[in-house]
Amino acid sequence: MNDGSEPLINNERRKELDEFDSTKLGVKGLVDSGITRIPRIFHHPPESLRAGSDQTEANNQTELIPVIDLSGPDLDLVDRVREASAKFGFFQVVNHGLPVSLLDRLIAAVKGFHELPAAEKRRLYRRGSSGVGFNSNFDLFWSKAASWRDTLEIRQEVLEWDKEVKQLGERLMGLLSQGLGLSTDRLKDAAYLGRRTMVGHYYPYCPEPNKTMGISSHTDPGVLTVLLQDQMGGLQVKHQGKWLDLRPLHGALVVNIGDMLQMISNDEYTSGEHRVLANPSSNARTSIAVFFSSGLNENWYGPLPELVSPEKPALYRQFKFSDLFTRFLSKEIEANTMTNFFRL
Ligand SMILES: O=C(O)CCC(=O)C(=O)O
Ligand SMILES: [Fe+2]
Repeated sequence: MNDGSEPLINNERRKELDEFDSTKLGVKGLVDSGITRIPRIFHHPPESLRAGSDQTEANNQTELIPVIDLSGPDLDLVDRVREASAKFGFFQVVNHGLPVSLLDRLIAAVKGFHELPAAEKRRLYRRGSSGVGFNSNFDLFWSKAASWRDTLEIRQEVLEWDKEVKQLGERLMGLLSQGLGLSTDRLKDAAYLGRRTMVGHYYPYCPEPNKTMGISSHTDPGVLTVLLQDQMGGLQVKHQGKWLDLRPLHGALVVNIGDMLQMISNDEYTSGEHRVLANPSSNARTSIAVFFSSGLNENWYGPLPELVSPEKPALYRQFKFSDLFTRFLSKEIEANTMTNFFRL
């Protein structure tokens, strides 16, 4: 693969993308093959790299992004959640009701999946469809006879996590709703949290971390994201032009506001811009994100009428979730794609 410094012309790039995709082993496969330089298709433009125009704040500034103890009194919580969501669009929560042991097991399960032997993983590689594990005859090696059946398996950790994270998401929406002076259920009903998508990211060691990113700067398009990260670090949040580290805190969950909630709240809440640096460590980084969004494609959404007044007119036009989703699928991941598009 080309790793010079000239930009790749389109069909060359396409060929290298196909070549990479057909290995069916992802970037982990490249690392395992012992490469010391990353293929050109992974090179990001200078301005979007860690050493780009944006300043990265020193580590002692990380405390700026609030850690909120959800066992505290609801009145305080509403204030703290509102403040963090308005200012950063990001906060961490502890004492959130999800057992820390479940979080640890989930990280281990997702990491374990990404670290399956190459041959096994290659079989599971596919785009655009879900699934955590796939096998034929779980009892193949001890049943009297094998049966004519294949099975998709979603592991225990994932199921438990999904149930608990749904409850947490609804609780947070209640607090966010109260933070806007609305009834507990108003926001949840308006945004209709009908769709949850879970992703399990794996950021292996990168031999040239200054040339690429783990995930480039973006805002999440949906309503709300709950993220579980391991202890490796690398997630950064932008605030007033500076990148702040979102320092891992064992047992905590990261919460961030998505574009859709920024629009529904008429900019009372901010969808926080964030990125993950390419991992320079020999230990891989693992994270799990659950994106909450609307499940109702044909409903109209827009700033809630209660939040619109002559002093603060609607900042966004009405949109359908299907418009937002189509746009999301057709665009490169970037910051404020939706808010800029629907802004009046
Ligand atoms: O891995 C992370 O910490 C963040 C991932 C992320 O921002 C995303 O999937 O939208
Ligand atoms: Fe994100």
